[in-house]
Amino acid sequence: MSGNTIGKLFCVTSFGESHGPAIGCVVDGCPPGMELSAEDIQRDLDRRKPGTSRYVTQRRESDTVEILSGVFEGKTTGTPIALLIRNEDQRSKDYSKIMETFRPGHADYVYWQKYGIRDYRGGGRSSARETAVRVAAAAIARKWLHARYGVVIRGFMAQLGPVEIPFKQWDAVDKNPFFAADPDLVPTLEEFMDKLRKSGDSIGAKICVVAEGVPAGWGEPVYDRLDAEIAYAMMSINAVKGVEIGAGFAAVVQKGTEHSDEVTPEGFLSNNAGGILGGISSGQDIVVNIAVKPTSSIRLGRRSIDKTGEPVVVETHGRHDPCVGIRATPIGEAMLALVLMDHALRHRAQNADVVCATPKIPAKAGLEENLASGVPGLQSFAENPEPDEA
Ligand SMILES: C=C(O[C@@H]1CC(C(=O)O)=C[C@@H](OP(=O)(O)O)[C@H]1O)C(=O)O
Repeated sequence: MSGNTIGKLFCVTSFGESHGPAIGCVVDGCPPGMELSAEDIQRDLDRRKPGTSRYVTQRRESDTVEILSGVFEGKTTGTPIALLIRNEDQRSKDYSKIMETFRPGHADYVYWQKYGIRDYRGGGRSSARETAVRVAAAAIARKWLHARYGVVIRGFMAQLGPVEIPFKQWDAVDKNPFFAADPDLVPTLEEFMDKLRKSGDSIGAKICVVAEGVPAGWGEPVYDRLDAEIAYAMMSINAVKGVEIGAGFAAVVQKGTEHSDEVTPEGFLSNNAGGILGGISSGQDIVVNIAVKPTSSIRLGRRSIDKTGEPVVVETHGRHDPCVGIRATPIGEAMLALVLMDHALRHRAQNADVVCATPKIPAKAGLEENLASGVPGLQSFAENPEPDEA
């Protein structure tokens, strides 16, 4: 395997380059019989696609998905589902200047060292454009997880550069280009981004992704722990430099009496664990934060070298996101969905017959209050929607 496939039972293999004819993926292992249409997938793709506000890349891609296989008479057949998204707005001449040089902070240099050949147009395979196919594949996972278990996966931008964006309400998230959960902060974010764009620089961001309704028991005990695989999946997103589960690095200064989540018959009293204990889901919300680095393609001159090793100053012109984090919320949600889907199937395969006499600890209400008050321990905030089937 050469790093283009994720998952053991729900496997996604992605292909394509930013300026090639198309990008796509093959999703293998989806259970048969689930209704699936292109619209189910398009909804999620539309949340990630470029060109939707002045704060993101101006490349115009409709990101229209075509389902090429694995669906018959509107239902999944259990055979591989091939998804295709044609590239429509490549402007490769923007990249002629970096053909012979390496953008500082970009994958240009390491691709060249590793492969000895590089599709420099739009970053080729290293382009964040590839994340569209993850979102497409994950739309299938999200639909199945919701129908079968009532799992809901949502995310929001928790910080844009120095501006912290405390959680206020889910309703706000899809009503602004930042995926901010506090509508009152949107003007501040707009002002920050307008200034940044004028300066020609870029900025990082923090994204929080939450899965509600995950039953206790998904995950594995050692290397394939659920949190390990979530971290692996999140780190595979272009530009992600850090992952925290639950309290994350805040655990460093906590005492055991603060960190360990006490349990009552009514539910957990906090969620510092981020919904995962010993690598296995506890039934609480799974809470993941990711740090997204600032875009490396900026128009301000930066020192680098050319292919001969001579010093150069690289300026990157063209269409770039001044903050890749702005479009990262649907991508983080997608990666969480892919991991959960894989573990749901793996759990079924080994443990479907397990009967445990101890009642499941309920996931208590309180996510919104906990997020709003900045407490890292989060509880389920909404009643899980009724699953379609038991
Ligand atoms: C096209 C997308 O993002 C692209 C990601 C990207 C990069 O280097 O990662 C560079 C830009 O590509 P181009 O120069 O061809 O416009 C972005 O627009 C997308 O997300 O769909």
